[in-house]
Amino acid sequence: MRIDVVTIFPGYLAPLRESLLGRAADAGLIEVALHDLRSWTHDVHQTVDDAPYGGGPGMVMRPQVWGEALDAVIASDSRPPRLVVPAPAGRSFTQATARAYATEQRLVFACGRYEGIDQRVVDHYSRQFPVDEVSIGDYVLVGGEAAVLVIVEAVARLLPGVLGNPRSAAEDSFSDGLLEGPAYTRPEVWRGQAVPEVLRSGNHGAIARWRRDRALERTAKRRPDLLAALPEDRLDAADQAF
Ligand SMILES: Nc1cc(-c2ccc3cc[nH]c3c2)n[nH]1
Repeated sequence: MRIDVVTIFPGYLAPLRESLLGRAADAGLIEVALHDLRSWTHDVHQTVDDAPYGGGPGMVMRPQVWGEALDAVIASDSRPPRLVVPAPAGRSFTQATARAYATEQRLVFACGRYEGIDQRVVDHYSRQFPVDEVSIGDYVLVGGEAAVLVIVEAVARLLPGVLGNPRSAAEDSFSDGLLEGPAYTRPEVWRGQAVPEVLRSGNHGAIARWRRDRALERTAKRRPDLLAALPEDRLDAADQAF
């Protein structure tokens, strides 16, 4: 997968080259290219923003600069892109979105700042490519860069070969529609708290049932919306207690 990120703060995306993603990049599983939006300005001040039509606070990012940047970046690789624009008003980015993005050959991220990017940029590219405005949560950031770090990590970990243990991705929270339950490791007792007996029993059937119960219990308490959204056939008779 090729990932391009256009931003006025390329340094903010440097962590994409570290750890998990660094190994994936070294292994050729992911190709990450960072582009400074200001490279496509033509004035001495490298202006990327202007006052909003209709008035209001803050500034809006200029369509001309974004158009030249995205034209150049998209043309720099033959793989057809999905354009992803983080925005507070975007559709929610979920594990399902991450799974869908993990099947893409190429993702191009447009990181806004200020009050966002002139809407005509999204409208223009939506006529040629899939374009998603996505939100990573119901809170407001100062720009799209942090959201790109979150999205790229959630997507990259699903790519074959990126995670050391592929079963992790299959069994983590949200993968089966439930939150994952509590996890324990040695020592058996820590500050007077013992590991639940069943986990040391060696009875794999009982362990699976206990883990499912803890996941259902936690989901019912913390995210009843996820439980309500589960398809009927995903809950068996033993699950009905939640
Ligand atoms: N989920 C979420 C996205 C954002 C976001 C995304 C892009 C920009 C550009 C300027 N402010 C931004 C905020 N905040 N919260």
